[in-house]
Amino acid sequence: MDAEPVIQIRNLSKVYRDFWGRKKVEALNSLSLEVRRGEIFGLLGPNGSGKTTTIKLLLGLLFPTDGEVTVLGRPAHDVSKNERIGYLPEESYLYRFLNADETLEFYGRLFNMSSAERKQRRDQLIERVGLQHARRRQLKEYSKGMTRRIGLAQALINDPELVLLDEPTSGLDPLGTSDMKEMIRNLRDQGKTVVMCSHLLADVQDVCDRIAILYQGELKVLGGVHELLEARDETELLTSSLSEEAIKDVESVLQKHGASLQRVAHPKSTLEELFLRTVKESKERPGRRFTPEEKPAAAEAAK
Ligand SMILES: Nc1ncnc2c1ncn2[C@@H]1O[C@H](COP(=O)(O)OP(=O)(O)OP(=O)(O)O)[C@@H](O)[C@H]1O
Repeated sequence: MDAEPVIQIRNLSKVYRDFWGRKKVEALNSLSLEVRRGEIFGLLGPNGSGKTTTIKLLLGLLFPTDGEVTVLGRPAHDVSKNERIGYLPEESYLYRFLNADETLEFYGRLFNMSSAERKQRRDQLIERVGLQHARRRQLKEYSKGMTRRIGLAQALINDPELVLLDEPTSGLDPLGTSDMKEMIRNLRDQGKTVVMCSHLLADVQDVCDRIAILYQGELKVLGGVHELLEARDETELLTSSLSEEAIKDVESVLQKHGASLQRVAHPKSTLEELFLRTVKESKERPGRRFTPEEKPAAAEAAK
C-alpha cells in the first residue's frame, strides 16, 4: 500500500460570505482527515453538514477560508490534478439531447483522448455500466437509474485514480443500487480510491471501508466501518438449527463460563436480498408466486 494518502485535509475551514463580504454560513470548521489509496471512504452527515462543500474544495472549485488540502500529491487549487479525478455530482449536468455514445465521445474529447482511445473507452464503459441496450437513446428519455449509470461512465472516462461520488445510489431501485455498489467495489479492486457522500446508510455500510461523520461542518466520527460498528463486549455464534434441549445445554455451558444467553432466534436475511432473489427467480420462472414458507431465498438454498 502506498504510504502517501491520496487526500490530506488539515484544519480546513470554509465560510460562505454574502455579497458584502459578511459571514453567512460556516460550512466547515477545522476539518482534518486523510483518505488512503485504494479505499472506499464514506463522507456522511445530515443535510447542510458540509459534504458537498468538502468535495468542491477537493476539486478546487472553491477556495478554503483556512487550512490545507492536498489531493494526489498536489494542492487542491491546482486544477491540473483533476485530470486524474472522476466526479459524479449529485444532480445530473449531462446534455439531455445527446445519447450515451455521444456523451462519452464529448467528454473523451475534453480529455484530449485519441479517436481510437475514445472508442475503446466508450465501448468498455457502456458495457461496464450496463447501458448497451440504450446507448443510442437520448439522455432525456433515460430513467433515474440509467442517468446515474451514464453519469458514472462519464466520471470514469479519463480512467481516474480518484473517484468522487455524490449520492451515487440515490434514486436507484434495489437492482440498480446493487449494480452500482458492485461497480464501486470493482473500482477499489482496480486499485482506485473512492470517496462517496450518501444519506443511504445501508449502502455506505455495504461498500465503505472507512467513514467520517460531519455535523454542522465539524468532524464527529472517523474510522473503519467494522471497528465502529462492532460490539466487542458481545459474541455472536451461528449454528445449524438447535432443539429446545440443545439450547438448554448451551445455556448451562455458557453459565459455566460466566456468560449468559441473550437472544435465541433464526438469522434473517435482508429485504434487499429477498427483493433481488425475487426479481431473479421471477425472470427465470415466470408465473411463479412465492409464499413465506417457500420464498425465493429458500428456493435458492435448496438448489
Ligand atoms: N454557495 C453557497 N452560499 C452560501 N451558503 C452555502 C453555499 N453552499 C452551501 N452553503 C451552506 O453551507 C452549508 C453546507 O452545505 P453543503 O452543501 O456542503 O452540505 P451537504 O452536507 O452537502 O448537504 P446535503 O446533504 O443537503 O447535500 C449549508 O448550511 C449550506 O446552506
